[in-house]
Amino acid sequence: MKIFSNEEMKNLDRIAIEEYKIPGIILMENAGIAVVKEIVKSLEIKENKRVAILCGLGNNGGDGFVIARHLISYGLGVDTYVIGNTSSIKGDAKINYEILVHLKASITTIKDEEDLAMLEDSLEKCGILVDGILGTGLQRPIEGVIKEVIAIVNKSKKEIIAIDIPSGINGDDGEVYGEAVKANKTITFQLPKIGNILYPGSDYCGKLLIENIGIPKNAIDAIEAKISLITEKMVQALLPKRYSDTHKGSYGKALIIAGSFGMTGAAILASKAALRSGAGIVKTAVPKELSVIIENQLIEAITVSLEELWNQDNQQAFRLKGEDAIAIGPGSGRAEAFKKLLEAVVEEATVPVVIDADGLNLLAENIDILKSLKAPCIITPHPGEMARLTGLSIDEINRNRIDVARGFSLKWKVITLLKGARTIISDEKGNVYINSTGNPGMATAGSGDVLTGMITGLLAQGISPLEATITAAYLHGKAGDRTAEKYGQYSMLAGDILEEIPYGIKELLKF
Ligand SMILES: NC(=O)C1=CN([C@@H]2O[C@H](COP(=O)(O)OP(=O)(O)OC[C@H]3O[C@@H](n4cnc5c(N)ncnc54)[C@H](O)[C@@H]3O)[C@@H](O)[C@H]2O)[C@@H](O)CC1
Ligand SMILES: [K+]
Repeated sequence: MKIFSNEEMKNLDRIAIEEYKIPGIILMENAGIAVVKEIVKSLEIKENKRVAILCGLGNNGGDGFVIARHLISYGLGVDTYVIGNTSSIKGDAKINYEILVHLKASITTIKDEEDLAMLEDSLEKCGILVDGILGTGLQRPIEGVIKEVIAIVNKSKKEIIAIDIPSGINGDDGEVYGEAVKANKTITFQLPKIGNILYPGSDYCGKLLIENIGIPKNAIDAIEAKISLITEKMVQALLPKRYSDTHKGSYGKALIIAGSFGMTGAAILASKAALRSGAGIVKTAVPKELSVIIENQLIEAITVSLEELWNQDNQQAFRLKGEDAIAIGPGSGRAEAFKKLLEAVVEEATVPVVIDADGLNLLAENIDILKSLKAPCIITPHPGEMARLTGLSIDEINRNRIDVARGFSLKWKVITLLKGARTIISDEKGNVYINSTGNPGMATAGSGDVLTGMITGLLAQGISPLEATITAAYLHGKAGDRTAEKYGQYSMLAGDILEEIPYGIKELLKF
């Protein structure tokens, strides 16, 4: 599903209005009705059925006026508050405002301290507060009276329903602009905005609902959005199919080069995850002295020693035999010999390569090696690893996650999967995919090794590198969400996530 910036959304509205001749007021009516449906649902179980609607002077406020009119027509008690000077209301919002005036609806303007004190008292009398102060038109940090209104709303302890996006959240990046409404539910129109999806905006939205307001699909298709949300439907379509007349070779051979003394678990987790994701054969390459431990724990994979795979005195002896995908780095350590092996893999591999963990740390020491890639490459850094790869600070990365992932992909022609709350995936052309699954419980040792194994297992089955990365990110998060349900976010382990992969996949295949 596409995700839009404020500008793209404005453009979409313009196309709907100018090219498809759908009057803006119809879109506003549909938007209002979509929110009314949710308010009515919420009111069913509430004793206090009075609704307060807080409106700004733009079209977000206009939606609020539509909502007020419909609720009044249901015979409900509605108080509408306009923040600012009503003479500044224009266009469709003005038409809807004037209808309310003619209806003799309860409308109060909020302009100064005195009004604010009154507002605080009045909101006490309502069961639901509706936030129509600002939407995608947010242009500058919130201050003054609006800031105080938002503080009152957030303090109210009432159910808060936001129109389109909580006021104060920037639709372009999910950042709080000075102050923002903390909603329980947000109804966004037609397509999510970036700010509805990225954190902290996503938290401020509460439950997010995406409602159609009658913008034609052709109008949406006309906008070449560069950002998409990874949805269940998308992943269902991408999962490799299994056919009756097949054998293990049909599902590919994954090579996992991972583990070192003290970090054998990484190799085991990644290898098992590749198998659990459907790879036909998994070969795990570890330092020779670890092979007994690995074989004890990993009975379905084939173990090879690093020495067998690659002889550092004779680089020509680097042997890849019919692998369909390679992962390198989980728990590998940073020994010089391993760095050479990494470089050999990057230079010589002709099948997709996933580089993770220590592989990335070593890559950071000689990043130019990426220029010699022959095969598609996927890197899976967390912000700390990304900082080493780019020289940016972790803070800079976290504030610009989309731009950083996209910038790296465009520069080095690799697929970048940047971990964090809402994993970001960018392809080599700068198309960005945001993952919607996962939870903070997944920030636990070994969780990344599982993801790497999943990507590699899916790659081995022959889906494209981008498809494998998208599918793995979604399924990894889904397994993590199932694990959190079972064990709670505090206690869940990477091994538990691994065990939930099959059920996540089964759940997806049911539909
Ligand atoms: N045809 C359309 O454009 C539609 C728009 N819709 C609604 O309209 C919203 C967008 O409307 P607008 O573009 O009018 O914008 P908003 O209603 O979000 O903002 C209104 C005005 O507030 C001012 N403003 C910006 N930042 C401010 C700040 N920090 N403090 C005080 N004032 C500030 C700006 O001058 C802006 O034009 C959407 O979020 C959605 O709710 C829906 O009605 C559907 C149709
Ligand atoms: K809003």
